[in-house]
Amino acid sequence: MQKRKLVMIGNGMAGVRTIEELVKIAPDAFDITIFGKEPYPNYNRIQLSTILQGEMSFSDIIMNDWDWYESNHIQLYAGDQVVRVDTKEKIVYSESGRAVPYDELIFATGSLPLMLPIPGINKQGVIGFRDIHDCEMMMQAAKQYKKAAVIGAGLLGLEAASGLVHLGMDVHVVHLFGHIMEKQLDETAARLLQRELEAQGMNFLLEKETVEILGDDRVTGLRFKDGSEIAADFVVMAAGIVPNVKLAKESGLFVNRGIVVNDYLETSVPNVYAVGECAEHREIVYGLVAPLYEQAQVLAKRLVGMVEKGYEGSIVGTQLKVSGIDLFSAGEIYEAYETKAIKVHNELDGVYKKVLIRDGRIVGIVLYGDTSDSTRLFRMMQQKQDVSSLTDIAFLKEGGAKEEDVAMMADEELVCGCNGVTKGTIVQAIQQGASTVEQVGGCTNAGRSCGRCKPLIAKILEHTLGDAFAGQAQKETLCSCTDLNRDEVVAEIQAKGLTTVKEVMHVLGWKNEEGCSKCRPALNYYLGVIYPEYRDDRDSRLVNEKMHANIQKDGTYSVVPRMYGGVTTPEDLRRIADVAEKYRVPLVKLTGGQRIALFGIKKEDLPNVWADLGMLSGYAYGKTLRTVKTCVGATFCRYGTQDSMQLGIELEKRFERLDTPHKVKMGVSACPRNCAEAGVKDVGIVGVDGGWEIYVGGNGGTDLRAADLLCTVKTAEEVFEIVGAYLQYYRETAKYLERTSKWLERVGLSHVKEVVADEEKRTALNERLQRTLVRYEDPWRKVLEDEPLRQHYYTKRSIPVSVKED
Ligand SMILES: Cc1cc2nc3c(=O)[nH]c(=O)nc-3n(C[C@H](O)[C@H](O)[C@H](O)COP(=O)(O)OP(=O)(O)OC[C@H]3O[C@@H](n4cnc5c(N)ncnc54)[C@H](O)[C@@H]3O)c2cc1C
Ligand SMILES: NC(=O)c1ccc[n+]([C@@H]2O[C@H](COP(=O)([O-])OP(=O)(O)OC[C@H]3O[C@@H](n4cnc5c(N)ncnc54)[C@H](O)[C@@H]3O)[C@@H](O)[C@H]2O)c1
Ligand code: SF4
Ligand code: FES
Repeated sequence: MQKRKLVMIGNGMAGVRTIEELVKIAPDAFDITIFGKEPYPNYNRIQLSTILQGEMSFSDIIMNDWDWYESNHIQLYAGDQVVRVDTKEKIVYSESGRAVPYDELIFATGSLPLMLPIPGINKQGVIGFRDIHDCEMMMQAAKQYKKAAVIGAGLLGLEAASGLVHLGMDVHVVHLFGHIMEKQLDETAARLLQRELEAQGMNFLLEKETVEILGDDRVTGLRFKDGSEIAADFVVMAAGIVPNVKLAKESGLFVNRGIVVNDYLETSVPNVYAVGECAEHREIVYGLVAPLYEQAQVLAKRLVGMVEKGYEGSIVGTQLKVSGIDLFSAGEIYEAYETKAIKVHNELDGVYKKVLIRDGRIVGIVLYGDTSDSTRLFRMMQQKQDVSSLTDIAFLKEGGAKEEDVAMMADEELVCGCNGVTKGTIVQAIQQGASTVEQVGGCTNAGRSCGRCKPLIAKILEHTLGDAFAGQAQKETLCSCTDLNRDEVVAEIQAKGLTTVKEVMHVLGWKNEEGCSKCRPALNYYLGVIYPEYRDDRDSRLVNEKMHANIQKDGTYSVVPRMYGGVTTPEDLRRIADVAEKYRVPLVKLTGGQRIALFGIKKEDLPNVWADLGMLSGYAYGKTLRTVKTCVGATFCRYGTQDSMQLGIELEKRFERLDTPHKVKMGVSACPRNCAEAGVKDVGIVGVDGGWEIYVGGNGGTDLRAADLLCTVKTAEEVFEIVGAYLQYYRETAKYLERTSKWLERVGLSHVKEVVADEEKRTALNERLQRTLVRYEDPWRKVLEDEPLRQHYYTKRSIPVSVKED
């Protein structure tokens, strides 16, 4: 049966959660295409604050990596925004010129920061805080500028301000009202919070209305309505958000504040839905993930006709993600004539709690300094429990069922507010085999958003598993499909003689019998290291390796032919130029690894491009030896003491195509001036009088690290022997996707020195390496000789790939 075509506009948190739910309940129902304006896979926007505050890095917040899309057969066009929708012909058009037809269409376009309509708002140095790009701008600004102003003391403004303080800036938070976070806190709680944030280094300007942003091209300060001014060379606007609805309006959807939807997330146009912050449901536009995830669940069911009950709206609770701050707020904040308040205020400990009650039901909660009652009170509020008999100050005092007191928690008690997961669901997941916080998240989604519930999940694990948990907690398992770590998996493969990825997963009791995008490439790699004769499982590889080409953000590929040591010939240059012309290659670029890349090649043209080039693959996409960068050396340079080009070419020829845990880059310089930057390479060779110095563990990328001197040798033959042993030892002992820089720090330089200095070990390592190397063949020659292989991977409709990787 022909699959229906589902297109989604927006690759953010609510949209992708809808798709996650959909592929869980009906993996084969749709051909799914997602357009994302941002050039990334789906990431956890919530954690951008945590990155600014220095507690996480960008790679930590990716929720669905490129391989997730591929393994679920989802076509992602990242970095390509939809600019027009024809709802009559049912086609979406993108900025890059794509036209994709749909049967069902989801708008999941999120929100935009509210940029105040005041003079100067477009000056350089004025930004919102919504995405990775904004986050990078803040980190960059903190290196160059000193004085930051944040406009708006809501959740976002305070989290941004905390990040900027962490980055070393002087920060003024400008707020319109008399106390901060006035939507979530009453005056008493707000004052306590302000005092704590001031102690952390923030300055507050209350009751200030910004009327102008000063400066020429770049911001230099702010002017307020009362005539006062402050200096600022960087401004973050955090005065609220507006639903991103321009495209929906232009497409003829009924839009009020957001895109108006009914309880089934249906818009005014048939077969078109909206979910997330862009949607308006019963006149409410939500700005927190918990309700959006509820919407996602309903929409996924609606799309496959499984929905019984629609979405009826949510009661939301908020917390602030600033370290050292403990607050919770939900519902009404301020006393009114018909509400009764129960309050506790311990000024000594800085604890404040208030519960507002109307007609015997909780209608509002404000907790500051101690939020251990939040889950219990929030559940009572959500369930509209009758609390008349409890209207005693005692139910806010210590002695209630604390979050930490997991034994006393009822099964229906909410543990993860963002994802609506109860203690009972978590215990059930643990009883079915989940034994780490990540695995609980994998089965239930708990902990996958703001992360605040993770300590509580760990406590439930500890309580449910007892001593068994202590052992698991120390352990870094391969992925959430297994409780085994890398060493245990490798030992089991060897002990039980397991020979295929499927067999490993089956015999070792994988929780997910298909494995995932983390464990399948890792198992394929480990099997290849253990058995030199192992038959590679191409479909278990990461997508770029599977395709033998680097996929780019627009879905085309790059082609990088091998150019040993960065040395080329007029014939090769001519052939590259001819191919570039013949296939109208949009970009021909020199790479950092001294070779030439052709960008923008269509998947179906790849085999012909390689056939016309007649050159070997440069493996620019592989977890393997990428390049050996060389300087001109003694042949032409007057400082050169050694023949660096020849050594580099020979190194590249010997070790090309070798599977390694991560990419490996080398450099050879013929003197310590080091023009080939050997000091930041995985293996760097430097010519000195009478020999070569061998450096290892360098990294010029994200984890910048200077290489360490491994040893000094006299001849090129010795270089090959040491480098061979070093590479094989790295192959055999590193975790999959561990760069040499991290591996070396983990195992220790002196240990590696001892291994390669030991002649017996060195010889054995080189022998094992040779057994592997003799089996490698050129991947593109294989494709050109094997028509079924070509049909399988390189036709227009062959496996949908969408992804790019490092
Ligand atoms: C710094 C920060 C911290 C936060 N902290 C919390 C928190 O602690 N707790 C909480 O519950 N919530 C928090 N939020 C809010 C939460 O992130 C959002 O509620 C959630 O991301 C909304 O999901 P969404 O899918 O509706 O929108 P988004 O995640 O914004 O995704 C929308 C995506 O659509 C893309 N897009 C828009 N137009 C187009 C187009 N025409 N074509 C293609 N793509 C398009 C956008 O580029 C974007 O990537 C925080 C938000 C921020 C910015
Ligand atoms: N921890 C969390 O849950 C968290 C963290 C960050 C962001 N978010 C979400 O992201 C969205 C955006 O957050 P936000 O804090 O920008 O929105 P918001 O609307 O909650 O807060 C904006 C604040 O800016 C103030 N403000 C408005 N105009 C102003 C002006 N001209 N000058 C000074 N102050 C002004 C408002 O009084 C308000 O307190 C919200 O949906 C929020 O829920 C949540
Ligand atoms: S590293 Fe030394 S030998 Fe090589 S090019 Fe630079 S100066 Fe010349
Ligand atoms: S409470 Fe936010 S992830 Fe669980």
